[in-house]
Amino acid sequence: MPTAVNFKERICALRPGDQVGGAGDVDLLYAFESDRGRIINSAAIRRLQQRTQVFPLERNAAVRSRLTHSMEVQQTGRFIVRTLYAQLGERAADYGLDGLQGALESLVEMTCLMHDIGNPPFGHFGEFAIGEWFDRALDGLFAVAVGHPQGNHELHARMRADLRNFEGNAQAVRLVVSLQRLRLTYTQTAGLLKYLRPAYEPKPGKGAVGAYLNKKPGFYLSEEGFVAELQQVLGQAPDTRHPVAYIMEAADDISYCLADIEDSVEKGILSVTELAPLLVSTFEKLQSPDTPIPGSQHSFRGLVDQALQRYHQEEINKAGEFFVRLRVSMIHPLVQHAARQFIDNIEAVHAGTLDRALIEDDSLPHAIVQTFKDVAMARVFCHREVETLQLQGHRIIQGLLDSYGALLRVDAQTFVELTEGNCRREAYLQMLVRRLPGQLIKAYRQAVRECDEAERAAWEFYHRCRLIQDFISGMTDQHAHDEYRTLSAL
Ligand SMILES: Nc1nc(=O)c2ncn([C@H]3C[C@H](O)[C@@H](CO)O3)c2[nH]1
Ligand SMILES: O=P(O)(O)OP(=O)(O)OP(=O)(O)O
Ligand SMILES: [Mg+2]
Repeated sequence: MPTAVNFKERICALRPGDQVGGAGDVDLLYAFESDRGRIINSAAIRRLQQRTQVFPLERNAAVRSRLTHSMEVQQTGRFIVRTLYAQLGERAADYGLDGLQGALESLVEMTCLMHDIGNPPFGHFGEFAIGEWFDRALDGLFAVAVGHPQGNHELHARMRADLRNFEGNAQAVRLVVSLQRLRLTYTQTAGLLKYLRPAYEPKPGKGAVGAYLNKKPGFYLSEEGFVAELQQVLGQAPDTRHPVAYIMEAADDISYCLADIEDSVEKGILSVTELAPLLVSTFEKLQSPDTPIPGSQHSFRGLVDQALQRYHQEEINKAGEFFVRLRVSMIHPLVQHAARQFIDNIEAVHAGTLDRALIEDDSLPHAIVQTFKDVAMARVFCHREVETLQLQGHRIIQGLLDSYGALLRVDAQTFVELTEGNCRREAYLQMLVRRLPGQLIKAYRQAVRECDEAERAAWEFYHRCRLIQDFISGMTDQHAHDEYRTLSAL
């Protein structure tokens, strides 16, 4: 049965700078293969290997970093696409999905691999620490740098709000588009736009239309023009998501919930024998643990019991065997559920208006994911060792901003001299500026060159603040830690 849904409209090979209808518009797989090369070879991906997933500054490489987590999300994303096609069968053509499996797999895989590249050192805590510092310091700094009574007050208010809302997903878009300048196809970049509002807009109230899709900032003022261009090229209405983003989100949810718990066991925070009954009792608060799970031969209790049996039978890698069993029996029903939700809501997913995650309903699969998240929240994130590390991460980020924030107190002319490396009267600041990556300074210069002349002072200061946020958020945990110690003479 033909429908109005045609996914071919949402997937094209065009890149920024290509002529519409030109060579770039031809071979999808070739274009997406090129995207893969650009992404996998980027420094931003490599930096994920030393960033926090759950445990900051972790030395045990068996515990997940952002990079190993992202590789797992990539695999889950690919599995969802394959399952989606298996479930659709001949119906793929009804939605214009025929002939697109390879392209969709590649798009989803690379979106998953990139999904956390904007996350700062120390995870959510790092994000929080950057926001907090700017929230405290920005108004004063802005007033000194820009505070003339004329000028576009609305724009200035937007800039300040934008800079107060540092957010990993918005930073990911900025990295790809403005900093690493990967020049990915519009379609590949579109999957990264997980949330839809600019960072300067307030969070909508609960129950408002699009409350979920606008839960967090999705992009910054600095990339606003690019986002509008992307939506126009892909025929996406403003305030809508690309379908690939829904799959990435589901793959992330499925992957991290079990992985966080496995890592906690690896670190000795939880034992398997303590965990198994805790999982069942936590699940019981959401759903009956004895109801059979669709797509599985087991109930939740059965699934956990079976994994525990393996644990007792195994002599050497006991916890490893427990988690292998649990993962194998969980992943199939969860992935099938994500694919089924995609199909059951295909019109809203295609339009990008589905205002929830694919795996977020009152189903048993959702209860499974939620159970693992609840156990992590109750037993892991608040563990003393984890909190100690988070407190240290917070101090490190704030300390680095205290040091580098001094660069926001000089006038524009002095800052330009500093970036040129010959400001002798500000010897201390000059040494700090020499430590900033040249690539970030170039991106700052270009942004200032291209800004609106009438609001030059405000834009210069905005981009200088962005530069500082880019620098700090682009560090690895280890680099931030070392740099903080160095500057504190510790
Ligand atoms: N250490 C730590 N403290 C938290 O409060 C916290 N909240 C979430 N997370 C982890 C879970 C997912 O892997 C990932 C995405 O939610 O981040 C946390 N990690
Ligand atoms: O993994 P993170 O830290 O990005 O956390 P998340 O739960 O995926 O949240 P978000 O919706 O901010 O990507
Ligand atoms: Mg995320």
